[in-house]
Amino acid sequence: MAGSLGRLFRGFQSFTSLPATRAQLSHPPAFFSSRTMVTLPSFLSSKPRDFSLPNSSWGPEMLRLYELYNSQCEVETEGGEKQEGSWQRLPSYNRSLKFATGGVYLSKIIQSKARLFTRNIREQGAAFEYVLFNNKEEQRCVGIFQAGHLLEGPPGHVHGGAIATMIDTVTGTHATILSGPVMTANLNINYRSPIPLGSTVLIESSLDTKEGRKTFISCKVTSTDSSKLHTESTALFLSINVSHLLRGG
Ligand SMILES: CCCCC/C=C\C/C=C\C/C=C\C/C=C\CCCC(=O)SCCNC(=O)CCNC(=O)[C@H](O)C(C)(C)COP(=O)(O)OP(=O)(O)OC[C@H]1O[C@@H](n2cnc3c(N)ncnc32)[C@H](O)[C@@H]1OP(=O)(O)O
Repeated sequence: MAGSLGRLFRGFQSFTSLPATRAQLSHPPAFFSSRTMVTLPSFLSSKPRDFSLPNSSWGPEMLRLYELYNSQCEVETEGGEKQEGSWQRLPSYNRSLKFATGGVYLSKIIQSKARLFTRNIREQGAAFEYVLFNNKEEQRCVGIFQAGHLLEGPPGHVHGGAIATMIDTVTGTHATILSGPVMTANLNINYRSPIPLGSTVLIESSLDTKEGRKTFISCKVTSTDSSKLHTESTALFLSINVSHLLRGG
């Protein structure tokens, strides 16, 4: 099973090198044959829902930024040909592993019910609405995040834990793209100004350095015009062998 998880991560990494047109498909390509040990994760099985596509809860600012980055995923050459742009939209599904046969760590029941933390609320717009774009060349990843009413901390503003979750999600995804399977070892956050509930913010992740198993990343959360700094963060991700997770850490 560890081998299958490793392939899953490699699949995730190779997905980011697919042409933008394919990255925008609502049915992403399957990376593995049906003979792999695990049943394919939902994002590779039939009819997965891609949670990073616009829905009716997205406000004008969320949509504007989505269009801004999405329009840079594919560019037209002077000859009228379409080619891969500088950004790639990363699809997002609500399960990382659908089911694992012979899993030694989690029971099958738990695994079959497991959902990604940020994607487990049915009501659109109620909690984490976000989409991630990756720029491979610049080693940058951007999250566009609209914070729903269930994320309240201080009155009318977003809970610090929800902000930390989004920073971990953007930087963790970025580190996975850069380094393969990783876990967050350290996350430092300075909260500079509160984020109003319902607003849309930009979460920008950039690679600081890679040293052996360590991937150091910096992250900033700002207003969408970048004029207001909400949060600053640094994170350390350690590359892991996926068997680390199967042993229970
Ligand atoms: C997830 C699995 C499966 C499938 C997924 C499928 C698809 C995925 C696709 C995309 C995923 C993308 C994004 C995911 C979205 C969100 C991300 C969420 C991420 C998380 O939410 S993840 C949960 C929270 N996370 C933990 O639950 C970690 C608990 N923890 C441990 O599991 C260990 O602690 C570990 C592995 C971190 C290290 O353990 P270890 O034994 O491998 O390494 P060791 O301790 O030997 O350290 C080696 C060197 O790192 C230095 N070092 C270690 N820790 C340090 C620290 N904190 N600060 C500074 N330096 C540190 C040492 O000082 C030494 O340095 P030196 O070598 O220089 O001496």
